[in-house]
Amino acid sequence: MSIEVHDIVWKIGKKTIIDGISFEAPKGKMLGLLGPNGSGKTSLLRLIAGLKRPHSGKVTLDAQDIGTIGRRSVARRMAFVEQHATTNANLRVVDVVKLGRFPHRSIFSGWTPADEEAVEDALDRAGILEKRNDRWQSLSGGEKQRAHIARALAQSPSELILDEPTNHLDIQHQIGLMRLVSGLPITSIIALHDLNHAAMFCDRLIVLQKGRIVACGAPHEVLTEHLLKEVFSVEARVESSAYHARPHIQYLR
Ligand SMILES: Nc1ncnc2c1ncn2[C@@H]1O[C@H](COP(=O)(O)OP(=O)(O)OP(=O)(O)O)[C@@H](O)[C@H]1O
Repeated sequence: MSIEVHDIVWKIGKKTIIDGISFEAPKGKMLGLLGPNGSGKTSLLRLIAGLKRPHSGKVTLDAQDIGTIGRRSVARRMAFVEQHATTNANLRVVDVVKLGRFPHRSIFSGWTPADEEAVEDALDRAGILEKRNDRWQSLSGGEKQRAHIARALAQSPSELILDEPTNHLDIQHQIGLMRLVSGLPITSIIALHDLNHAAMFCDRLIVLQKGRIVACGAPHEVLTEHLLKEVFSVEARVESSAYHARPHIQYLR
């Protein structure tokens, strides 16, 4: 296992936001993190990425407490695309993506062909190659989101954490991103609101409610009509898709 979460608790003031969560992210697989607004997905991802420290419990990377690993060492292996990632400087897209190589470089090493290849490959995979020389401020919301994803890919991570990475993307790029991440040979944890996309592409799912895990397992084990009603407060019918054999949710009007 690369990422393990051991009984973590995180509070803001007296309010418990993450309430005793434990799980293992299967190595090389895509783990979907689901839950209603405010259930704690973003908070949990920030704890996993080491940007916040739990009040109790720990997050480990290959059995080492992430709190004891330096930021640069973590960044050499883990990339995090935040939900409201911002880039203020008026850089070109390619310069933003190049920032992803920073953890791999030392003050002595120049820009190498390997760095160049990683950046070009990331721009291509994220579907933003044709915008490589555009100014950051000229991009649309979805293009900025794809450029942030390119920066994360340029980091050549073995663990990729994504917080609602498809929320600004058109349907072609939503499906493209899900296909891309599920096809990468790395461990990924991805917070999503689209339950059908989660069912189609994720290997395993975790559902949060009020800071606790209320379901985890393979998509067909987790996405039941009962759970959709109890956790998401929607009436729905769940069938096995004739096209991809994963659960397909039809919401009732
Ligand atoms: N800085 C903060 N101050 C106060 N409360 C906060 C803060 N950050 C998060 N919370 C609270 O923590 C809870 C979990 O928030 P979080 O953003 O982790 O949920 P989420 O599942 O990612 O939600 P969404 O689906 O809306 O993005 C919410 O009740 C939120 O109001």
